[in-house]
Amino acid sequence: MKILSAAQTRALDQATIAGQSITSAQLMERAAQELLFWFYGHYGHGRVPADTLLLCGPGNNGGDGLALARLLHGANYAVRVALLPADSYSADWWHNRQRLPAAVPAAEIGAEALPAISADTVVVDALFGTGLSRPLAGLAAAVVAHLNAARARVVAVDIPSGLFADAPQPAASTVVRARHTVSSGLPKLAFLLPQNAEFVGEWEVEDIDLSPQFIADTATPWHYTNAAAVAGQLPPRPKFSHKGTFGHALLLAGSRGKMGAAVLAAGACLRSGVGLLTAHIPGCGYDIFQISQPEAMCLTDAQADFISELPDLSPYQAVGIGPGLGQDAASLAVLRQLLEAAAKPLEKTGQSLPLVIDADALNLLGRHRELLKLLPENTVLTPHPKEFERLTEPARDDYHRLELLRDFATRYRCLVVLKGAYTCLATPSGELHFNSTGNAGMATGGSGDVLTGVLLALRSHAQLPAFEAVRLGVYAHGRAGDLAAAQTGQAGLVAGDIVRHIGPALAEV
Ligand SMILES: NC(=O)C1=CN([C@@H]2O[C@H](COP(=O)(O)OP(=O)(O)OC[C@H]3O[C@@H](n4cnc5c(N)ncnc54)[C@H](OP(=O)(O)O)[C@@H]3O)[C@@H](O)[C@H]2O)[C@@H](O)CC1
Ligand SMILES: Nc1ncnc2c1ncn2[C@@H]1O[C@H](COP(=O)(O)OP(=O)(O)O)[C@@H](O)[C@H]1O
Ligand SMILES: [K+]
Repeated sequence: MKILSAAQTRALDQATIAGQSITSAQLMERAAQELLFWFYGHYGHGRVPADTLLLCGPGNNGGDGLALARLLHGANYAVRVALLPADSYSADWWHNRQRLPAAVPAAEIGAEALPAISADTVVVDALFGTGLSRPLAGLAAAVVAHLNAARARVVAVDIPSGLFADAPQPAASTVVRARHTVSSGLPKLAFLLPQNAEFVGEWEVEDIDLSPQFIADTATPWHYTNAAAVAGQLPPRPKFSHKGTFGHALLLAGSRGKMGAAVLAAGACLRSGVGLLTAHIPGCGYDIFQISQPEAMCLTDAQADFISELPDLSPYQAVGIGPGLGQDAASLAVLRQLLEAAAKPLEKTGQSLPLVIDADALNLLGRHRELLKLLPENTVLTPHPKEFERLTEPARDDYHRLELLRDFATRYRCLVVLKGAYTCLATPSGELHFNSTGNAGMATGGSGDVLTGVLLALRSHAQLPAFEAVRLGVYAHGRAGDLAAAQTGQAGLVAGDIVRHIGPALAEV
């Protein structure tokens, strides 16, 4: 699914109106209908809130609010409307103002006449949407501050008022803190950034049948990976396939005290359809590894506590390095040798050996940035924000971090998986794909090691192109976390639960 800018979103509305020969008021009615359905779904018939207040601004966001007020009134909700005064109002605002039944109390907001809001009021925030042109000030800022102070249940229409859809927020700007955001058409970039979580709350997108042609024709670097984006991408396992069909992966992982990382990554790799897996581990991990992962083969290093040797790479279709690796100088030398060896094109494919680089291998790269130029094309790097910072520089805010991410992926022609709640995959061509699956239960040690294993398996798969493999792996990893959390609860989830649910998650896609 594409994510469009605020300007593109307005053009999309216009294209929909022109292409479907409808009026803008009809499109607004669609949006209001979807909002009504959201209320039905959320509150159900018969248990409507005692008091619903609609705060309406002067543009089409306010028009949505006025249309929704009429529909909620028709559905027997007790509604009140508070109107933000302005010099001018949009045409569809007027249309819906005139259609508002006289029985609905509607009052103009003033500095001395702020609407009464209690913690039990359900407030629909329809002050400003994608037409926000500057930070809130004056009466608009006052009413939002009043709303936020009331700690009411706020449902934002399209986007919390005061929040820019696709650009950084000026410091100390006033923004509605919504509990829910119900958006029309496509998700907004702002919803996916950690810095906006306190404003956006739980968000969802309602389908209002916007022009698919316009969306297809509009270029954007931002994408949202939902189920449809990965459906059918895992190649089928042919009837006469054998273990050689699905690739032989090599995992370089583990050190004393961190063998669990190697075990988790190996388990995830095996559960993600790899044909064969060999792990190269330090000597101290032999018993641990062989007992916990009998399906994997195991090579032990000459060193007991960390990895100091690079095995012969000729048997393998992909290599993963990093989980639990430690940062010993000998392991750094192994990483360097691996990068040098992997750069040479493989006889079979003519391409360089696929690599997945994680955890301490990333930290080593960060400390020895001269190695970055050795990264073979389409190498997969899976940093969390701190690891990414070590590879680049501290980000000023989430937008700046996305810029750094794009620059890094294009400069080094690699696939960078910036992990988080909406893990962002950056491609060598500068696209950013935000993942839709996963939950806060996965914020637990070892979840990232599991992701490395999944990606290693999918990069070993000869029929999966690099980008598709990584996008699918990130999606399936999050989905496995969601399936696991449904059983364990988020607090009870451990990384091993994600491993156990990768099979079902991959089967779903
Ligand atoms: N197009 C369609 O058919 C559909 C659109 N839809 C809905 O429309 C919304 C977009 O509507 P919109 O473009 O009218 O902009 P909106 O967000 O209401 O604000 C613009 C008004 O606010 C004003 N203003 C801006 N910033 C301000 C500030 N800081 N402080 C004070 N004033 C400020 C601005 O004034 P100006 O910038 O010109 O001074 C203008 O008057 C979209 O989010 C969705 O909800 C859906 O119904 C689907 C169909
Ligand atoms: N709040 C969250 N929502 C969704 N996914 C999350 C959340 N927190 C963490 N994750 C996922 O869990 C994984 C954590 O990886 P990482 O930070 O490397 O952990 P570790 O180093 O302990 O293995 C990432 O894939 C990340 O996307
Ligand atoms: K709004």
